[in-house]
Parts: sequence; C-alpha cells; structure tokens
Amino acid sequence: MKYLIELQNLSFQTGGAGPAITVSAGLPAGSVLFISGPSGVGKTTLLRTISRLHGSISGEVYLDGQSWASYSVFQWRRLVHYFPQKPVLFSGTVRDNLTIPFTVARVSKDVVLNHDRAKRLLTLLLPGKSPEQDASTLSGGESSRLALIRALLIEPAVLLLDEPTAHLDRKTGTLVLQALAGWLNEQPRRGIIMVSHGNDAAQLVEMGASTDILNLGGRGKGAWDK
Ligand SMILES: Nc1ncnc2c1ncn2[C@@H]1O[C@H](COP(=O)(O)OP(=O)(O)OP(=O)(O)O)[C@@H](O)[C@H]1O
Repeated sequence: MKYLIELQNLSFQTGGAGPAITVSAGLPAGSVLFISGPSGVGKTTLLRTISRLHGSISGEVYLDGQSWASYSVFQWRRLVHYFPQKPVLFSGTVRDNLTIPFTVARVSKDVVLNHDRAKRLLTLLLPGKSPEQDASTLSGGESSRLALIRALLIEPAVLLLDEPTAHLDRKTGTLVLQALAGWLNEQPRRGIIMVSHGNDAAQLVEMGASTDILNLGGRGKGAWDK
C-alpha cells in the first residue's frame, strides 16, 4: 500500500466567500503532512472535512486503500481523529479526562492510567501534575496538552492536528513534537496531518520524521505526488 491516507480530488467549500478548494495528496505511513497557507484560506476546514465534521462537495479520502464511504462516521472519526485548536476538556480530574473515552469501550480506568504510554506521556507533557488535579485548574497550554495525551491514547491511525504548538514556548513546543514523533514511531501504520509552521516541520525532521507540505495557497498537491 503506497499511502496510509490519500485525498483524491477532495473538494470542499469554506464558510468564507470564494471558490471551492480541491486538493489531492497522499501520506505514506510514518510521515507528517503539513498544511500551509495564509490565514482564512481553509486549513482548519480541510482538517474538518477529512474527519467528516464538515461536508465535502466531491472527491474521496482513502485509508489504507479503503474509501471513507465504507466506514460509519463514528468508525472514521475514531481512526482519523481531529484535534482542534481549542480542544474541549470534560469536567473532572486529569484522570477523568484521560479515561472518559475508554468508558465507552468498557476499558477499566486503571488499565488506561497504568498503561506505560499514559504514564510516559503525562511525565513528558504535564510534569509534576497529579492525575487527581481538577482539569479546570490547568492553564490553557496544559489543558491542550492533556487533550493531546487523550488523543494519542485513543490510538487513531491518522491524527489531524490544528496548530498543536500554537501559544507554547519553544521548549514546551519541542516536548509536544517529541510526543508526536514518539507516537509515530511506536507503530508502523500511523500518520499525522497538521496545520503548523515551518519551524515545527524542521524540528520534526531533526527528530527523524519524514515530512511534506500541502500548500493551500498553492496548487494543492503534495510533493509526494509530483
Ligand atoms: N462557521 C463558519 N461560518 C462562517 N464562516 C466560517 C465558518 N467557519 C469558517 N469560516 C470562514 O471560512 C474561511 C476558512 O476558515 P478556516 O478556519 O478553515 O481558515 P484557516 O486557513 O484555518 O485560518 P487560520 O490560519 O486563520 O486559522 C475563513 O474565512 C473563515 O472565516
């Protein structure tokens, strides 16, 4: 299989005025596709379209060669997981926020939090924070990192990240990128599509990730499709 996820002539309309945008791109497993383009061009809308939170006009998305039409919306969003710019936390503790998605799958809370990966991610991204802390007392950046840990624990095949390092200082941003690079390397068939700036791309390359750019201000093709 050449691509983990492939956008084939995916056409969508943003909420703003302007013509529909059509993109084609393929993401090999283990790599990161950066979405670039000027403010308001439709980067967030593209991520929301890929996750089926925003309707498309035409075209298709393939995951491991299988069209998105063959998945229920629920299955698709679990496998192709959208992480918004302002993620929502549940009321309750840090622990509750990490375990709530798993109560649906009837996995015990202790299993989730005793998982090595959960412990490692908490130590990396929220050092010094207790699982018993009320999540509403976390800072904006900490809340976002807690939500990111939750997204990583859900183990999607593809993570769609909307500016995950925005508003973070460089050191904390690097920790987030380390968590993402580690997550990519853990399993062979994972990928990330993210809206972010060139500095993140350069750092991920330094960490050994293979990256590409899909420029929405440009012709709408990934470099892998040349
Ligand atoms: N619900 C909505 N109602 C009206 N307009 C909307 C809605 N959502 C998005 N838009 C508009 O659609 C356009 C694309 O928005 P989008 O958030 O996808 O842009 P973006 O490229 O991610 O921008 P930025 O880099 O500033 O975050 C913008 O002009 C935005 O104002």
